[in-house]
Amino acid sequence: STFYYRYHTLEDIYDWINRTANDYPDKVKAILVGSSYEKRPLYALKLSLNNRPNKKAMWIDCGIHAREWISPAFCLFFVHYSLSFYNVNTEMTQILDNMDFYVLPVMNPDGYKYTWTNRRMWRKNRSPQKGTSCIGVDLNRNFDANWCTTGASSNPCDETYCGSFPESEPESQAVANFLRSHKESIQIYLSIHSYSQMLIIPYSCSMDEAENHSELYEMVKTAADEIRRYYRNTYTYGAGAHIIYLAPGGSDDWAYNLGIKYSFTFELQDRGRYGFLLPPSHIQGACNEALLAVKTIVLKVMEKP
Ligand SMILES: Nc1ncc(C[C@H](C[SeH])C(=O)O)cc1Cl
Ligand SMILES: [Zn+2]
Ligand SMILES: [Zn+2]
Ligand SMILES: [Zn+2]
Ligand SMILES: [Zn+2]
Repeated sequence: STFYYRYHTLEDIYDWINRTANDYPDKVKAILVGSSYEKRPLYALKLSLNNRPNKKAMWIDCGIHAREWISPAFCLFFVHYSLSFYNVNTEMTQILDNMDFYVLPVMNPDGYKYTWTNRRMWRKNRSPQKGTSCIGVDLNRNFDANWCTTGASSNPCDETYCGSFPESEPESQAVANFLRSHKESIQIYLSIHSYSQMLIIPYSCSMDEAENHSELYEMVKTAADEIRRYYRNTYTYGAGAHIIYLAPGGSDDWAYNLGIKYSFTFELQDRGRYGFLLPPSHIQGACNEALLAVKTIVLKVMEKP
């Protein structure tokens, strides 16, 4: 249906979450992982398409940055694709027989709403800060990974404001709490952003090399090669501090240090022509490219002894 090739309001996404959980009661469960500053629910959908016990799991969060609309669009697309192509597409069936998925479509609902009603280019959450009229924390600088060092700002008026302390925000705290309490089963972490077409591995918070760097590098290289092969599109890949910028407090670095050794951030389309304002006509291509990268990486993780 064309539903997945349009951007949706926050209300429509909440309706979609409830409808999807209701339509697939034995495969999909809506989990309330927390709430936003303005008390909106943070729902993650748990996809479990094969009731084999003790399956490993992958976490995918979308919409941490409000203006990156292609991100929630991908989470909706991914859930729809998984449910539609299970027992149809061989790779997807293999993956879903082995792996549960936790998909958080809108990690920053207050910010996302704000981009529809007030400022399209808003990035942060919407929590007020003491001693200033400036609003919002960059949730991807609020995690406890070299928190608020070079690459983040301690000025609440800046776009990369790190917050008053690590996990100071209800949204980042909710995700960190969920990952802490499910770290035994969650084997892969993925955070979806835009734009610049990059497949990012740890670390972004330091110039240090991740302990399994070569394994992670091989995964994102292969994924980028596949995207080039099937879609003729170019994604760059590598450690965040090397290919994008040194920046602390990111969710992927934090998840990696928690012990989720397969941790990634994707920056989806495009490379700047439309940027955050990617037209709806580009949603399908962007989602197909991201899906191919997810499948490539998950199949490689599943091959590991
Ligand atoms: N650990 C990280 N991983 C990815 C990024 C890039 C995103 C791209 Se919008 C950001 O700047 O928050 C930033 C950090 Cl701090
Ligand atoms: Zn809609
Ligand atoms: Zn649980
Ligand atoms: Zn982002
Ligand atoms: Zn970005």
